[in-house]
Amino acid sequence: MTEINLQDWAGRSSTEEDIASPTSAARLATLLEQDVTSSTEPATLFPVGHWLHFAEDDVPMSELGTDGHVKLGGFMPPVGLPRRMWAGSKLQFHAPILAGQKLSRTTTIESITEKTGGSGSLCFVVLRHEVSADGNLATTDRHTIVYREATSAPEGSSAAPARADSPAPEGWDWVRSVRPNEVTLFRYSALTFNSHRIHYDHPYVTGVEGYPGLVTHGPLTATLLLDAFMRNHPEATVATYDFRAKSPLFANEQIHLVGRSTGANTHELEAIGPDGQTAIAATVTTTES
Ligand SMILES: C/C(=C\C(=O)SCCNC(=O)CCNC(=O)[C@H](O)C(C)(C)COP(=O)(O)OP(=O)(O)OC[C@H]1O[C@@H](n2cnc3c(N)ncnc32)[C@H](O)[C@@H]1OP(=O)(O)O)C(=O)O
Repeated sequence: MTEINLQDWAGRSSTEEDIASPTSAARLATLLEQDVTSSTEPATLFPVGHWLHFAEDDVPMSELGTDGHVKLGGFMPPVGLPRRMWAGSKLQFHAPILAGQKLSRTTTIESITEKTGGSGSLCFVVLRHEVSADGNLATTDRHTIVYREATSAPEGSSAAPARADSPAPEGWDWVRSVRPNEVTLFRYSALTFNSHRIHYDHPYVTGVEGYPGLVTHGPLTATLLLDAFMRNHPEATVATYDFRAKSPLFANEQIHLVGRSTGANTHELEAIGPDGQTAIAATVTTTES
């Protein structure tokens, strides 16, 4: 039998087309509870608005795996670890995307790295996405996906309620507290056509993947964090956004979104969950201060 070499998948590339959707842009604004004024100008997508496009799970049901994502072994390497998570992203915003523009995204598998972490075997797959709008490079997104080993013992009780709130942290320039619930998670899954069961299937996420509740999407938390930054810096143009997902958050948990300036155009942000634990650590750079 031929042994599979995951490195054979490195360097593979695929290009998808889409149209920047005004409906998706408006729905994200609704999800973020933004105060949107009507305008005759084409709407500018939120900086990470490309996440609402090129739906990765837009395939027939027969092509989905147990977790609801596309089965591995096609474009994505057949990593033998079943629990997928969003580990982080490094984003560069070259130009805004306007609703109605023709989008093209070229995705290249940049690296596949197996590691052992405190929680067991891990495999990190880095995807480099280059998104163009009407032929011009708009966003570069280096997205890290992590696959974790199966769990025999649940990481928390399936009956566990949301973890207790923590007081708002001190020492930051601004704090915005949010509490995504099942409806928020459903809306984000629908908006992105992400069919990963960990975000909506309670028996699956607790019984199979061993988490104590529905997992809040990493990109949703990262979007809420960037939105909180932009509310506090309405004059700023975001040039880069790097974040690492350090620990999971679950539906109904309070999240403190915080930020502080670390230089003229650099800012440190965090999404802090119960017990004061950092769920996402991020850096934003801007072209205006
Ligand atoms: C959408 C969507 C899915 C989701 O949204 S899932 C929800 C969002 N994601 C998360 O909640 C992930 C939160 N992170 C974790 O749970 C842990 O960080 C993780 C990934 C399980 C790793 O924890 P470990 O304790 O096992 O790992 P260590 O801290 O011991 O680190 C071991 C090595 O791995 C490197 N590493 C750890 N985390 C990351 C990361 N986020 N990004 C990149 N690299 C990471 C760490 O640096 C260590 O490397 P060394 O070279 O130093 O050994 C959807 O599926 O679509």
